[in-house]
Amino acid sequence: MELLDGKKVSNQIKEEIAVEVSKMKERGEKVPHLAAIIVGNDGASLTYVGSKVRSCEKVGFESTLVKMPSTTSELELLKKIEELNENDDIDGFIVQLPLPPQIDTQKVLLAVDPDKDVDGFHPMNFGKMALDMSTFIPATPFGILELLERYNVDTKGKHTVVIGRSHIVGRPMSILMGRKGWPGNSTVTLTHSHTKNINQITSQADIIISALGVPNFLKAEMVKDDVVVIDVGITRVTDDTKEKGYYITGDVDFENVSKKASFITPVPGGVGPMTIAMLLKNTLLARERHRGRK
Ligand SMILES: Nc1nc2c(c(=O)[nH]1)N[C@@H](CN(C=O)c1ccc(C(=O)N[C@@H](CCC(=O)O)C(=O)O)cc1)CN2
Repeated sequence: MELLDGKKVSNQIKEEIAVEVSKMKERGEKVPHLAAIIVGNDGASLTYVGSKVRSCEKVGFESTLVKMPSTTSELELLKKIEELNENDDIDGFIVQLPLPPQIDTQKVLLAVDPDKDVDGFHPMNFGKMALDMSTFIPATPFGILELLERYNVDTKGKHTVVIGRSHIVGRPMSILMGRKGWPGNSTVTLTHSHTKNINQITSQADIIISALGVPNFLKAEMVKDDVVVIDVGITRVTDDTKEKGYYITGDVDFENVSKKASFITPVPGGVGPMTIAMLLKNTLLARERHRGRK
């Protein structure tokens, strides 16, 4: 079994990006600028945006964090998005999800200028991705592709089973794994809460990408030998004996599934850190596209 070490690879990617940023500085060019909007005080979301801002500092990007209270109205958020759309200094921005219930997430994602949509969530960018056109690929799926590529995992003609059909991970992942090229050229089955006999389906999978958010969902008896397992589920389980008051676990019974797997991602330290590295990569891409502008 080989560990797909997202922490290590994400650090390599950040070093590669830092080199690119140094070259930009040497040429006297503007460095990439990422902005992040967070609405409310959700602990996990605050951790993730904090990590995005620190990563920007690490690679030499400029960053702007916009914190809005949990009572923010949809209109107030849309106005802020319009400001960022019009601010030529900002290359890309994200709206941290999930949003409070009074805000319609789809309306918000539609309001982001597709040219600055470094999360790749706007329908225009999602459509381009599905049509194999150059675009911003959502950071988590992009990170999974990068891990498969850097560890030379064979995907051609393999049966990939994706568990979960979220717009952020499962749905785009099912499209990307079936695309022409590598990593891709897979035969994909997208499973969800209404799927029957899921054990039978996962047992036939060469590659399993689980993005369900149910701790220990994928058990050893549900997978075949030499399976490749990508665990995208990140759940915080309250535990007062831990320093932070919680521990993090994935969808996969790692201890037992890892004994059968050829490759497997850990949680923490697998797909999560890759998400942030690939967001930086998309922001670098946005800057390169905006080069003529400033
Ligand atoms: N606008 C967006 N919102 C959300 C996205 C996204 O890509 N764009 N994805 C997730 C959250 N997310 C990034 O925003 C994210 C999740 C997890 C990690 C990570 O590094 N996890 C660590 C564990 C850290 C912890 O929870 O304490 C790990 O797996 O090792 C990074 C980013 C939903 N929202």
